[in-house]
Amino acid sequence: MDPLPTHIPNWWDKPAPVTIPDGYADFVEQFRTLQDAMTAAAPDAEQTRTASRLVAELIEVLKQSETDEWSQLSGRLPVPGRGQTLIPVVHINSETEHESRGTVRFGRQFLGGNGAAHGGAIPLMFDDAFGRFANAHGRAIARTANLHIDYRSVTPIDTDLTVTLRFDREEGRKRYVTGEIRDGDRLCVEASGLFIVLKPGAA
Ligand SMILES: CCCCCCCCCCCC(=O)SCCNC(=O)CCNC(=O)[C@H](O)C(C)(C)COP(=O)(O)OP(=O)(O)OC[C@H]1O[C@@H](n2cnc3c(N)ncnc32)[C@H](O)[C@@H]1OP(=O)(O)O
Repeated sequence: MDPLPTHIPNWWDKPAPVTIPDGYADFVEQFRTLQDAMTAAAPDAEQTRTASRLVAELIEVLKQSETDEWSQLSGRLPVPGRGQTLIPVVHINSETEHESRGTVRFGRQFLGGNGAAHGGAIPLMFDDAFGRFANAHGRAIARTANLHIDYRSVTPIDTDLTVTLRFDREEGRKRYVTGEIRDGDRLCVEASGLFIVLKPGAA
C-alpha cells in the first residue's frame, strides 16, 4: 500500500479567491435554462436570426472578461453545480463523510431520446458528484481513475430523481465510491468509481 502524501501541491491550490458579483448565480441558472430552451425549440427563420444575434451579443459581453483557468468563476463557485453549465446539477440535501444524499433533474438539454436522459450525461454527473464527494471532508485531492455505470432502467428527463453517493472504503491512495439514481423507488442507475490521491508534485 502506498503511503499517503503529506502535501499535495497541485492545480487545486492555484486559484486565487474570487469575488462573485451580484446576480452571477442567477445568470448561471439562466444559462442552463437557455440550453434547455435551445434543445426544446423549433425556431422559424426569423426567430433563428433573432436568437443568433442575441447569442452573438452575449458572447461579446462574456469575452470582455475572458481570463485564465485560475481566475474564471465557473467550476469553483459556492453555487449549485459550481457554475458548470455543462454538468447536471446535484442538489445535496444531507451529507456525512460516508454518505451524500440529494436530487438531480436532467433538463431537456440532456435528452437522449424518447424522454430518456442521454447515457453520456449520467457518467458526467457521477464523475463530478463522486469527484466532489471523494475530495470533501478534509480528504487529500484525488482524481478519477475509473468510473463504472450500470443503466438499470430508463432515467427520465424533467423529473426530480434521488441521488445517493457512498464513500465505501479507502486503501492507501485508492478511494472507492458507489452511487445510485432512483426515480421514486425504481432503480435507474448504479455507479462506482475509483479515485486515486495524487502523488506529491503531480499536476
Ligand atoms: C475540494 C475540491 C472540490 C472539487 C470538486 C471537483 C469535482 C470534479 C471532479 C472531476 C474529477 C475528474 O474528472 S478528474 C479527470 C479525469 N481523470 C483523469 O484525468 C486522471 C488521469 N489519470 C491519472 O492522472 C493517473 O492515472 C492517476 C492519478 C489516476 C493515477 O496515477 P498514479 O498516481 O501514477 O497512480 P499509480 O501509481 O499508477 O497507481 C496507484 C494504484 O492505483 C491503481 N490504479 C491506477 N489506475 C487505475 C485504474 N484506472 N483502475 C484500477 N486501478 C488503478 C494502480 O494499480 C495502483 O494500485 P496498487 O499497486 O497501489 O494496488
